Formats: sequence, C-alpha cells, structure tokens
Amino acid sequence: MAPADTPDRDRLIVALDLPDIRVAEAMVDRLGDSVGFYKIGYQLAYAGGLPLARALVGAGKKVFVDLKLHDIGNTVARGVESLSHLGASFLTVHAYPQTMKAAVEARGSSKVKILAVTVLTSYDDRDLADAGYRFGVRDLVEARARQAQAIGVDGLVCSPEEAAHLRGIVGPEMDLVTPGIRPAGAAAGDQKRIMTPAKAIAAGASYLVVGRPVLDAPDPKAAADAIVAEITAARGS
Ligand SMILES: O=c1ccn([C@@H]2O[C@H](COP(=O)(O)O)[C@@H](O)[C@H]2O)c(=O)[nH]1
Repeated sequence: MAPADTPDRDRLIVALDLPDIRVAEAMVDRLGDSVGFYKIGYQLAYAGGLPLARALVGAGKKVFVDLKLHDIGNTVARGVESLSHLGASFLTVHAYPQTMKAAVEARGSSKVKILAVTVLTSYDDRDLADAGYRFGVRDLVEARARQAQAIGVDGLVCSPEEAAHLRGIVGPEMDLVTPGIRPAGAAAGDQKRIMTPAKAIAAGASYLVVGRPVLDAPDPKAAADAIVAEITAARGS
C-alpha cells in the first residue's frame, strides 16, 4: 500500500515514453517539482534509458521500471537481480505464477517492489478471446490478483475499472497501480479500460500512471498539475 503520508504529487507516475535520454531529461526539467515519480518503459529503456533511472533516483525522484518481464524463471530471476541495482521503487512482471515466484524470490531484500501486470489496459474481453483465453477481463484480473497475493507480490497493475473490485479481494496492503487514466475529454488512444484521475482514486487506485495526456499536452506541467489537483480533490486532502 502507498504509505498514508504519500504526497498527492507522488501518486501521479508520469510514463517517460520518449525516444531518448536527452528528450526525457528535457521533459523532466519541464515538469520540475510538479512530478515526483517517473516510469521508464520499453521505448526509453530500449533506447539506452535505464541509466536515467539511477540519475532520477539520485535527484530525489522515484522511478518505476516497467519492463513487464516474462520468461523462464531463471531468466526472470537474473533480470530482477540486475534491475534491482537501479534504485527503482517498482518493477513489473507479467502475472504468470512461475514469473511472479521467480521475481519475488530474486528481489530478496532489495527495496524494489514487484508489481504484477494482470491484464493490459488495452485489452477487452474480445482481445482475451482472440488470444485464446476462456476468461473475460474481470475474471482473469481477479484470478491473477489472487495468485499474485498468494505468491507475495507487492502490488498489481490493473485498470482503474477493476480497482474497487480488487480492493475488496486483496485488501488494503497491495499497491494498485493503474494506467488507463484519461482526464475528461482526453483521447483514449489504444487504451480500452479507462477512467478519469478522480474516479480512479475514488475507486481505490494507489498510483495513477499517465503518459500521453501529459507528454502530448501543450503545457505538460499544467496537465500534470491538473491531474494532481484531481487526486487531491478525490482524496479529500
Ligand atoms: O496494462 C498496462 C500496463 C502498462 N501500461 C503502460 O502505462 C503507460 C500508459 O500510457 P498512456 O500514454 O497514458 O496510455 C504506457 O507506458 C504503457 O506501457 C499500460 O498502459 N497498461
């Protein structure tokens, strides 16, 4: 669970889905004190962006390494060991039992929290059927959340649409980290299970992950400030 004294600013995680470190650093400079938590995913990590994780941690920011690991257990474990030296707060794996067990064991005493990605927020029931699953989104998210909790995973990545239901299942301890956040009027893009920041927090999300609605805004700092203001209003703080 996010500590109760987590500043609202640190409940917004801005996805640095940008082409290289230079562009990402410029965005971090532009966002300044408005943002305290950043996510590094495929685009930046595969463009040599992982060292930026250390730099951001050194500068007092929190970092979420979103590499969604999924491989044989030994490879996942070795990957988690390597990534745990970055100083990140969160690291993702896909919510498959072998993968989650390997990651939790390999994390050891490092401070990085392992988050299990339940069902990608760009998927709906039809996408799951196309991929060969016999469960719809709600049932698969629930089954994976139960498995993740039993294995000792620290938190879940889910859509805010599932947050209230999952809170009732996993209780208050696990972090619920929700992408699929769209301020009112923002384009959904490829996201299928979306909610506004205020509704996501009211539903029980611990952290909101936002990429394009901030990165593509004419004024990214103002967009981030508006999301944090929604978080504050929804939390009544
Ligand atoms: O289920 C998931 C898991 C991860 N993501 C990541 O979050 C951001 C969302 O970006 P937007 O531009 O706000 O859509 C992105 O980095 C995804 O890789 C997700 O969307 N859904």
